[in-house]
Amino acid sequence: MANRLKSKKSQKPAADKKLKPEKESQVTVKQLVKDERTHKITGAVFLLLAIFLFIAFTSYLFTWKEDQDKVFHGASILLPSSNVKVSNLLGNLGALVSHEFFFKGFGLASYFFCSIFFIIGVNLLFARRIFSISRNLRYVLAGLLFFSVAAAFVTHGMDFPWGGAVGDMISDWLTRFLGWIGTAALLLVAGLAYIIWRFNPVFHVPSLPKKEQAAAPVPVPEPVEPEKPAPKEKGKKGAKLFVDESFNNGKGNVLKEDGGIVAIAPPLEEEPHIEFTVTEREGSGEAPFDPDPILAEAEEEDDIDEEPGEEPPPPLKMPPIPPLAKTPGDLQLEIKTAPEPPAEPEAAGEESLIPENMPDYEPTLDLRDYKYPGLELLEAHGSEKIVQDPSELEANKNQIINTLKNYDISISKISATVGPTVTLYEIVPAAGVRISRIKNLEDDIALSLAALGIRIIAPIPGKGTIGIEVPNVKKTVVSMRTLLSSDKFQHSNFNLPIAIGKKIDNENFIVDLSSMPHLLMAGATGQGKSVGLNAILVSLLYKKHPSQLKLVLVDPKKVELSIYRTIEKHFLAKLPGEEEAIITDTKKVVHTLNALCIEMDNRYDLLKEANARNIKEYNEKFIKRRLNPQKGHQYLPFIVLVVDEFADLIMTAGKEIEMPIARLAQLARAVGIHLIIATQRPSVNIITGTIKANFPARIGFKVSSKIDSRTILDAGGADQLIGKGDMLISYNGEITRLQCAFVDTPEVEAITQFIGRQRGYPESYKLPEYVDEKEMEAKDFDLGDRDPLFEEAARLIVVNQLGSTSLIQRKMKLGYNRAGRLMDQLEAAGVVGPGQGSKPRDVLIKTEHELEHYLNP
Ligand SMILES: Nc1ncnc2c1ncn2[C@@H]1O[C@H](COP(=O)(O)OP(=O)(O)OP(=O)(O)O)[C@@H](O)[C@H]1O
Repeated sequence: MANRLKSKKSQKPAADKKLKPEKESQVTVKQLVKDERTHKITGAVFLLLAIFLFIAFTSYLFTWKEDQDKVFHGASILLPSSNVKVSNLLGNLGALVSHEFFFKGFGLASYFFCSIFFIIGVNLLFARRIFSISRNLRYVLAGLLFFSVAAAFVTHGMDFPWGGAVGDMISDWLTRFLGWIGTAALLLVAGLAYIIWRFNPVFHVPSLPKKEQAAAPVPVPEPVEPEKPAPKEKGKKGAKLFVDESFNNGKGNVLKEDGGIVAIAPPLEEEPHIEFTVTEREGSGEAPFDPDPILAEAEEEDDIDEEPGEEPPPPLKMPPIPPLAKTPGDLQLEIKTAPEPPAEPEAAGEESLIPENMPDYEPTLDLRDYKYPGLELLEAHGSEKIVQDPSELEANKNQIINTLKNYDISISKISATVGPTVTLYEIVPAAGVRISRIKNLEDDIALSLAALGIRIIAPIPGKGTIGIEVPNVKKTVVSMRTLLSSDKFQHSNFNLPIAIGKKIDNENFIVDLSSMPHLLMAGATGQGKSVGLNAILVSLLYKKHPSQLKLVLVDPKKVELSIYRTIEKHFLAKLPGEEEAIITDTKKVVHTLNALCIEMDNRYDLLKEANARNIKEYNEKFIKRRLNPQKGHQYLPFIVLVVDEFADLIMTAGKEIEMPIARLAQLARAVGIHLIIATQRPSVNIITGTIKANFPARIGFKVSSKIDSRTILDAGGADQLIGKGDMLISYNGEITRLQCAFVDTPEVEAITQFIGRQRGYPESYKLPEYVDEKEMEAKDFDLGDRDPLFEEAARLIVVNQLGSTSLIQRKMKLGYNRAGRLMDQLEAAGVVGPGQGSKPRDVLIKTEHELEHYLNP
């Protein structure tokens, strides 16, 4: 990938790694110095040196007396000809070196040399700045000086060289200069200062009894300079401060008692701190070793300190100071690993998918033997494990840093989250870099990164960081099986749970369609729209009983949804008298949409009568048997309308389609009718303002232009996707990138056949009849011609003894006009009395027997 090829600098370590033995002879000294292996060997030597000194020094503590006169011979005792024998555990060399360090140098403080060699050794060996060399070097130098002088002063006149020659010399001079007392006082203060500087201990002011404390006014603390050993004076001044324990590195902010934060200036000689989260990576995930920053670190501005046992420095509340020079190797990449996908439940989960038993009326008893499809019908498409390629991550990181550097944008932190299809690199720009600038440079940066599918999110909402999404070379298929077996789906109590896909952090994206409440999907052909639709439908089929859900499927292309024909008697709804359950003809689509509008109106009437605000409340009342089925009440299943190619419909029928869709989208939510509309062509004349306004949840698969992306999502980005189910979903005002779950056609077929083989309803769910007014007028309806449903309507009215048009409408699933005409005919035939305004008409025939006699004299 272009990313990998460009970064010259970043390639060096990798190139070094691959150095072949036969080419080693041509290696220059410079290359050798930079070679990672050279550094590791040097590191090992330093570690050995530290251990050698430690043993020699410790042995010297016990053997110095015996060895002293022998080591006075100097280096000659090291010669092979020398037959001097010393007692030091590390022989003549150990004795001589210890003597030089202790006697001629710094006495006991010489142990500091062990620590500095150890630190350098560890850093070089592990190719990481585990300890800060610059900081430790300063502690060691100051410590050498102080401890040798203090030791010499305290042990004045003793034989053992506690302070060494250096300590003795300075101590003597100080005593002459300040006298005994002066020197003692100076050393005491210096010792205290050293401890504060090194460890910044917390000084607790003895706390007052609680009541007094509450009553005491909170004095305003003054800024504290930790370099000057201030905490004591601070205490004296009575400024009651507590230092947050976690801010113990001498650079932390000081919290006021009331919780306010006082920013303190960093110590003068301390370098400014840049916040890094250095995360240990496993195995080959290690960043290529760039030795320069480690060796040259003493001169560098930033500081990484990960001493074991020492708390890592917490993020400063002060803005970080931008680094002087940032090379890609400087920044550690924090890889946020996604949680492992949960284990699949052992059984295929038929039981677990069955919703809880409902009391009283049980809608599922209609088809009591119905079995939910099991997970074994779904395939696991490859391994679900997200593949992290460390070299790819490193190359992309370097490319991003270098590209941004070209635009003078420096970074203080970079982390990576590896998702199924893309990796999100999250960047914290250095202080002073305005995010708007990066936003303006978005196109240029994307161009420089030159990888297909790059999307820049500046800033990531609610985070203040910048996101750069880069496609993975190796993508992971998210199988439907994983999503449906997840706890979140299995135990969801959503009305209409739909498992759409996985987010970048590997989290399953499972939402409730009923809360969306409708969904608009767009994407160029072949980008995963049909797979997306199938994923949604399959989710619903796995969680819903045929009595709870009905699907109205509109498929002008005639092929995509035909697979669902087999579940007609279970889940599909259609117009009365219609042959095909999957609607393909535009004229019939118009009828169906209008029939759905009538169904919606009828349902609203029912809700009104039942005093329920929505379908949930209504169904609850029905289940509790508080609504009388004799009065037309019934358990209302959710209805989901799926339109596969919306553009085709709008092109042929325009407003005739748009109007009922808009009406349903506006009003149908409360009565449990939800719409999913998909289109290949997301242009403004297809997805009009009216449609858009009523579809807050939208999905964009890859589209061909930024304009299309704006039309569907009100934002760019869908044009930069990589296809194959890579998508953006705008939901709850947020745009999220997802990898759509993959469910293949044979899987869907297996599911529909599994359902289709079971006992279903005698016929598919009947939508109300819609009669086109214009068609009716053309027919010139003759009142004398009785409606074919006349007898049925008469029986209904007589049985219920209720002369109500809406009863005919609901029970017989008829539109208002036809029901009205039937009522007129019943009146003319003397079955019911004249209309009485809003009250039901009187029923003039009192028994069924009487009616039979009347109808068949
Ligand atoms: N979520 C996914 N994961 C992996 N591959 C996918 C995914 N979605 C789609 N694909 C791949 O892309 C191909 C095309 O997908 P799909 O048929 O859904 O496209 P489409 O947008 O519906 O096209 P059209 O509009 O022409 O029907 C699939 O056959 C499959 O190989």
